[in-house]
Amino acid sequence: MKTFDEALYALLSDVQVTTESETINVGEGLQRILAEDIVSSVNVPPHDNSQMDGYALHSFDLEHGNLFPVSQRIAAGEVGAELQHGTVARIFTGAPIPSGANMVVMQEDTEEVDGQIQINIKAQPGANVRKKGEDIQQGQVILQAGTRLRPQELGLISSIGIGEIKVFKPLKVATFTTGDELLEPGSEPQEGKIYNANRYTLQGLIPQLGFELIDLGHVADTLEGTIEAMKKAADIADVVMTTGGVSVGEEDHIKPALESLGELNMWKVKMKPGKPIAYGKIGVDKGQVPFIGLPGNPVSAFATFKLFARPYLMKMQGAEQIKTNPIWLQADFDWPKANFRRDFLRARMTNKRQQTVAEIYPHQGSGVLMSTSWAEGFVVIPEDSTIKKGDTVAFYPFSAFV
Ligand SMILES: Nc1nc2c(c(=O)[nH]1)N[C@H]1C(S)=C(S)[C@@H](COP(=O)(O)OP(=O)(O)OC[C@H]3O[C@@H](n4cnc5c(N)ncnc54)[C@H](O)[C@@H]3O)O[C@H]1N2
Ligand code: MOO
Repeated sequence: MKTFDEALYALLSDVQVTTESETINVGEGLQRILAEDIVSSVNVPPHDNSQMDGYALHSFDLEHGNLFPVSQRIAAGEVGAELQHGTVARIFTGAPIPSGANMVVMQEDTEEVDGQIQINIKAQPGANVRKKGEDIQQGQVILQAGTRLRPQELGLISSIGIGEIKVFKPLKVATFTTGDELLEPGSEPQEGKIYNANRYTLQGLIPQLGFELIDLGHVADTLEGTIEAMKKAADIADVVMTTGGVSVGEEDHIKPALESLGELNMWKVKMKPGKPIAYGKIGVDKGQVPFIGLPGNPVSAFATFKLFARPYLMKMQGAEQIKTNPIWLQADFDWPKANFRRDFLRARMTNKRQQTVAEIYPHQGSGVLMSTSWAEGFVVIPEDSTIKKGDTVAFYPFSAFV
């Protein structure tokens, strides 16, 4: 059985990064991944401009007097004339500094005296002037291919006047759930059956990352049914993902189905929850399609998606930054029993006497979905380790996996 780190490394080493790209409007770019570097053809700001509403003047004039006539008015969007010596220009935030001026005095530091402007501060060359190119310089690479676009990047790209960008086409991820015990929500309860939760967790997880979900629903728990669904999924998608049926029972058809259509490259990881996660390839006419079999236990499916499927898919989608960093917190719990598998406990951050501590959900079973809803992230307990209250633990917020 591989350790968590070995398994993640093996999985990420096997990724074939997508090459298919498309051109879209910047406004549609949220969560998409750049397929090109973005180079600025302009300076931002394009000209020296005022940081305040006030008066533009030359510091030399202010060294020799403090009462000046107003010779012009420059609003944002306008271009002023050259400033006459011994005068000030009325200026507004964002308006270009006229040539001949080298500072701006904000209006609160001035008074009107007999139709002229009295300046109540000392000369300060450069004061309240935003310099041309201080944000971005012409020719600068502002973002590199592989960057995942957040709202601030959409603004940044727009700030250099680019309206269309080349991004990778969203991966198509086909999913189905397995298990004869499953009922669809909205139907009447039945003896011996439970409701399908994983299908709907995946309906959130996959689009949340910007991928295209092809939901094939629920598949009858037979080897033939599983093979048929797997083949269909591989024909229409870039990645196939399932939950359930990866354990050792004779009712677990995922592995034999995968082996009959392609290959099983990895199975079982020393982690809890999520041990029986499976990875392999499905062979279809167009080539080999990666397959990720998440375990059926709902917490295990959620955790293995966040910890394995997400980085795999993000890398495949062309993202350069897929690593998540922990927050180091004090444990507000004891974990007295060491486990040879790495534990991913569902945890929350709480403030106690000006210290942020990690609290864990009292019931950590792989079927206890309440733990994932209560929690804000995972606390990681390393293999063969125990934890005492007050020890430092690594906390990975769920939000870091979005
Ligand atoms: N003899 C062994 N049995 C099990 C082992 C083992 O090593 N030896 N591993 C256990 C672990 S750990 C896990 S995790 C589970 C995973 O098993 P499967 O992936 O084969 O999942 P199923 O057996 O299909 O289901 C497990 C559990 O989860 C429920 N389930 C499944 N799908 C859904 C769904 N879509 N929505 C809600 N709940 C679902 C299912 O009813 C079962 O209770 O295997 C252990 N067994
Ligand atoms: O690996 Mo399983 O997820 O412990 O129940």
